Amino acid sequence: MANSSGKGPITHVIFDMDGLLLDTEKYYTEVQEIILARYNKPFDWSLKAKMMGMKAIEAARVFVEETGISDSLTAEDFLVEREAMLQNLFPNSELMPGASRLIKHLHAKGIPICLATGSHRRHFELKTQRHGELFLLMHHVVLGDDPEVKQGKPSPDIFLAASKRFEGGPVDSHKFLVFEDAPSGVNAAKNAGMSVVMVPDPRLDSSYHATADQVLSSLLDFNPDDWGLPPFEVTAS
Ligand SMILES: O=P(O)(O)OC[C@H](O)CO
Ligand SMILES: [Mg+2]
Repeated sequence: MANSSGKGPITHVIFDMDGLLLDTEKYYTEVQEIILARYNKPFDWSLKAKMMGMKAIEAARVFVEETGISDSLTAEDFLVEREAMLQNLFPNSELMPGASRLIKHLHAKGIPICLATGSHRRHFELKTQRHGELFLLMHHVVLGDDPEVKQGKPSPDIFLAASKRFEGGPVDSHKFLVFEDAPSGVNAAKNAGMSVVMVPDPRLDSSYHATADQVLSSLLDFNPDDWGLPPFEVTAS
């Protein structure tokens, strides 16, 4: 049943990972600042906005081309250099505020949930190694190196692949709610015909908010009833 705001009915939920469930975007920012400093260039949020959410090689191409360093550093060499730093940082990954509460709530209420991340398998394992129990609540996980994900976000490939793998087979796109932090991810969800709640970093230019169906400062602010989803239990104070 749709709620009073006309959104929904939502029956299935897809979560992005980096920057949405896990506070990992800061690691990408940190190492990219270090690499660009060598070329006396700053890494700013206009470039960050174009890269975040993408598959690694796609983001790498944007990085070397947009910064004008592609004659000195190839996208492939950038990835090798970035990787050496990232693999030491990812095992420290922490959950974003409200992520655990929302995943546990939807799972407990029997709402089918899954993960759709541009991260490839090795990075997924490093980032989630401290959060295994929580990620096991996902019905399935679709990663950036999945054979069915031909193109990364903003292509709808990853969300369409995710929508086919629930019990009972494919589900209509309009029954999905996607949670995303990145402009490319919001566009991918809309390209898949899905509704999307955006939880952007406050440093992201607000012009990127317009495509999302709802924009929140934090997952803690999500109200399931806005989407016809089961409400959080009221806890006695
Ligand atoms: O935001 P995600 O989870 O799709 O991850 C994408 C990249 O790995 C990081 O921007
Ligand atoms: Mg993300």
